[in-house]
Amino acid sequence: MPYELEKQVAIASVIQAAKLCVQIQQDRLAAAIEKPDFSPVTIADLGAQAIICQAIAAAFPQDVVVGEEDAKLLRQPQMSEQLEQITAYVRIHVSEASADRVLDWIDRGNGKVGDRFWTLDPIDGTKGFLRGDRYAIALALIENGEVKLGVMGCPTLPLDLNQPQGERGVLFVAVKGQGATQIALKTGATQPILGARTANKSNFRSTESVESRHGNLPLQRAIAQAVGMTAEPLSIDSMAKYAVVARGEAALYLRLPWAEYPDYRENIWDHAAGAIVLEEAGGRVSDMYGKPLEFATNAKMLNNRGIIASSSDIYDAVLAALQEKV
Ligand SMILES: Nc1ncnc2c1ncn2[C@@H]1O[C@H](COP(=O)(O)OS(=O)(=O)O)[C@@H](OP(=O)(O)O)[C@H]1O
Ligand SMILES: [Mg+2]
Ligand SMILES: [Mg+2]
Ligand SMILES: [Mg+2]
Repeated sequence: MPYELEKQVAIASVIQAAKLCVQIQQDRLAAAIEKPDFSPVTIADLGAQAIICQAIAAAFPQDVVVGEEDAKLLRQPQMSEQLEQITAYVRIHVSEASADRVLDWIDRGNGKVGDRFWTLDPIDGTKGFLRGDRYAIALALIENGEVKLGVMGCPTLPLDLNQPQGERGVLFVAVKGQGATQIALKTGATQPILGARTANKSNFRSTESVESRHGNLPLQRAIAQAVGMTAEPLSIDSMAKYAVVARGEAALYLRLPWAEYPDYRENIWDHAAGAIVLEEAGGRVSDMYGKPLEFATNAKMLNNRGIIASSSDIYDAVLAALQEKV
């Protein structure tokens, strides 16, 4: 099967990164370090990026990674304690880890988009991670402008949202043309997901960010209502929103920009893995104007604004409702 080795390397490294995140949270070491843009990062984001970039380098030495994080902050002398902590957690999974190697592995994520590259969000929903809520470790392979493989680890997401107290911890895997699957992190139990072809009565609701700065919630709700959704939206951090639509637990994920942030552009690593999981589960994804998402132009999706991700049958109605309001 095409992309089999890539898939195995991605799955194994995302599982290791997920374990690292869970361990750091259990050890109560998940604390926000402020980045120059004032957004938070933690030792878990950096450790997860080190593990995954190391695995890609070992299996595919020529491959480029476009990752969210870099080691600039961590290279500063006042960060030596955090660097030691990260190195110790990474060493649990990669025996040859040293402080210098960890810094270099993290900086392997400084690549540029091209004909073939990976994009990595070591923790999507860092604010969710810090709150103890949902987050995702998201890795995707992009070739010739198309997402070919997406793996998304969601350590705190229930296997079934209708059983919120049930088992948690899921991995989503999708390969172009090969479908999407959900793997239970605890047991390895695997099942195909195809829940995004048609909306139904029980999932006729939208899902949106917890952080109100990340999306124009009033406009998103107005569009959901315009297509007939009356149920309360489901607030979930991170790209797990795509997975929830893919599983058929919600029918719509809208991410619409605020007029106050006209220059905000989405990052490819915030969407690539989620988008292929949803499409392979039968759903549709585009920007708010119906344009395909451009994953290989730049790390920022310069030519796209907003996101529509939905079950296939309601996509056209959502797009039409949106064009009426914007
Ligand atoms: N202003 C603004 N507008 C839109 N998006 C933004 C904005 N600021 C941040 N981000 C990105 O949002 C990513 C988190 O995604 P979510 O909003 O789905 O999760 S959350 O509910 O905020 O936790 C988050 O990803 P991580 O940094 O990986 O957590 C950011 O890339
Ligand atoms: Mg971030
Ligand atoms: Mg993100
Ligand atoms: Mg992140």
